[in-house]
Amino acid sequence: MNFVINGINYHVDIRGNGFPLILLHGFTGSSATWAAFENKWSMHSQMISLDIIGHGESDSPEEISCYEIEHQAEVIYSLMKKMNIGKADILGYSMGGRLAITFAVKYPHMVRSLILESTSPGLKTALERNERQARDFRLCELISEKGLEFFVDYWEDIPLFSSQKRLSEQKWLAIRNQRLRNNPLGLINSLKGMGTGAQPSWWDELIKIEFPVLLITGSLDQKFCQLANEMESDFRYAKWKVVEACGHAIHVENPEIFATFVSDFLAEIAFSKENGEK
Ligand SMILES: C=C(O[C@H]1C=C[C@H](C(=O)CCC(=O)O)[C@@H](C(=O)O)[C@@H]1O)C(=O)O
Repeated sequence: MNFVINGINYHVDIRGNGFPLILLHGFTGSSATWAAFENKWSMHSQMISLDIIGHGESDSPEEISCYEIEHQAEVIYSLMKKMNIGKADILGYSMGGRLAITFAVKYPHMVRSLILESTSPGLKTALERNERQARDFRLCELISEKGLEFFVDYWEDIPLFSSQKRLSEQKWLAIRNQRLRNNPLGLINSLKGMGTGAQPSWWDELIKIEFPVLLITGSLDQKFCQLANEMESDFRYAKWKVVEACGHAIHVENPEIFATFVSDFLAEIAFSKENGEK
């Protein structure tokens, strides 16, 4: 299904019945990330998987401001309004997790729960943000000068994804081919507009979140385990789950455990809502 919001076309994959679950993929990903979970989640959730701007079948506009993370949170707001959805569970992986946190901070009344896989609320200081933007700008130059295939070769080889080298060739190729289906301009503008250094820090906003949060990281992903540990202390109602022997993309490396953690968390939320708990 396609939605036009502010003149930009967004592709949205919608499967299943039940309470709305908005699914937000990572950088170089797409809504296809979540298809594998249809059997597990579509019984209890209406899975609404967005191709985030510059990714998948959504547009890759030239204007960088379209990609700003607060603007993209507003897009999710508009999408929910167009679908007559008042409140949803929001699940985000990595870049999608940063967008999920942004949406939760801007539109808390529209969130029932938040599920965050390997992500962060941004960088705390302007110095960190500037340094990260410079790093991400060099990635943009790599994409524009060397092309998408060269960039994907580089990207899949960064230390953060080293544990993915253990994946079956079929799984590894599926991720690679899905990265290669993206638009180079979309990835460049995504880094410039909504990269980790481009967004505001939401660290001081986490304490204001009043709905349940599930944090999921892989034990091999030390950086994002540290971030999850800190976020667990800052959120009022957060649970942190660590999946052993997994890296950054738990949904790829151990989809069974990931799917079960999400389903169990959502079942708990639904039960507590049905029994009138806040
Ligand atoms: C390399 C770092 O940050 C990048 C890594 C993960 C994020 C992501 O969405 C990757 C998804 C994937 O390729 O599976 C990405 C983001 O949040 O935009 C970060 O740029 C790092 O060390 O922080």
